Amino acid sequence: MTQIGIAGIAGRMGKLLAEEVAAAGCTLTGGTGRGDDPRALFEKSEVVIDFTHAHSAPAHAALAAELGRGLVLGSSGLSAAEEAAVAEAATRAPIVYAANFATGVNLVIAIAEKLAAALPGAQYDAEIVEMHHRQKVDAPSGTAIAMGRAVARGRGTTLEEAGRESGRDGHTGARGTGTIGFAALRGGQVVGEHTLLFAAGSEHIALTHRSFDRRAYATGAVRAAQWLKGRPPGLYSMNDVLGLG
Ligand SMILES: NC(=O)C1=CN([C@@H]2O[C@H](COP(=O)(O)OP(=O)(O)OC[C@H]3O[C@@H](n4cnc5c(N)ncnc54)[C@H](OP(=O)(O)O)[C@@H]3O)[C@@H](O)[C@H]2O)C=CC1
Ligand SMILES: O=C(O)C1=N[C@H](C(=O)O)C[C@H](O)C1
Repeated sequence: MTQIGIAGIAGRMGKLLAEEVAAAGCTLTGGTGRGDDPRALFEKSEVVIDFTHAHSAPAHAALAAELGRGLVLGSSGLSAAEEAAVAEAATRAPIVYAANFATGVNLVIAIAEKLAAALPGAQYDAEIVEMHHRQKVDAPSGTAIAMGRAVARGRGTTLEEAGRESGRDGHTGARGTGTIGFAALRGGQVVGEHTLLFAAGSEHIALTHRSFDRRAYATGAVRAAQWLKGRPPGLYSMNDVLGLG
C-alpha cells in the first residue's frame, strides 16, 4: 500500500488524484496548496505526486532527493533550467516525469517516432496542433513538445536542432524545411486534444488523440507512483511505467 502525498491537491488534477489514490487502495498522506511548506508532505509520504506549476518542480525534486522519496512530476511548461534541476535531483531520487500520463498519448508518441523515421523530413512537414481549456497557462502543451521531440528523434536529430516554428503571424516567410511546427488553441473546457500532421505534396497523415476526462491522467499518475515505490534513483518516463521500452 503506497503512501502518497499530493502537491496541488486543490487543483483540477489534485482533486481527481486524491480520489484515484483511494480507488487504487493507496494511502493519501495529505496535500499542499500554493504557499504551503512541502517538507512535511514529503517526510510523511513514500511518493509525492506534483501537478502544480513548472516553477515548483525544482524545489519538489530537491526535497525528494534530500529525503529519499519518490516524485511523480506532471507539471508542464518547465524551462530548460527547471528540467536540468529535475534531472540532477533524479541522480539521488526516483522521479517519473511525463508530459502526459494517459496511456493512449504515450502510444501515439511512440508511433510518431516510428512514422517520422520512415517519412523523409524534406518531404513531410511535421505540424502539431493542440487545444486545451481556457485556463491553461503554458503553450505549446508539454504533450505537443513531447510529440515534437519524438518526431525529431525519429529523424535522428533533436527538436532544438530541427528548429521549432510556432505562433506564425504576419509576413512569416516560407515554412522551413525539416522544422517542426506548433499551433496552440485555447478555449472552453477542452481537456486535451493533440494532432500530429505529416503534410507532403500528395498526401497527409494525421494522428489525433483526444482526452475527454482528466481521470485518464490521474489513474496514470497513481499507477506511476505505485510503480516508483522502491525503485533506485533515476529519471523515468511513462514508457518505463507502461513497459513500452
Ligand atoms: N502530465 C499530465 O498528464 C498532465 C499535466 N497537467 C499539468 O499539471 C499542472 C496542473 O494542472 P491543473 O491541475 O489543470 O492546474 P490547476 O491550476 O487547476 O491546479 C494547480 C494547483 O496547484 C496549486 N499550486 C501552485 N503552486 C503550488 C505549489 N508550489 N505547491 C502546492 N500547490 C501549488 C495551485 O494553486 P493556485 O490556484 O493558488 O495557484 C492549484 O491549486 C499544469 O502544469 C498542467 O499542464 C495537467 C493535466 C495532465
Ligand atoms: O494543462 C492541461 O490541462 C494539460 N497539460 C498537459 C500538457 O501540457 O500536455 C497534459 C494534458 O494535455 C492536459
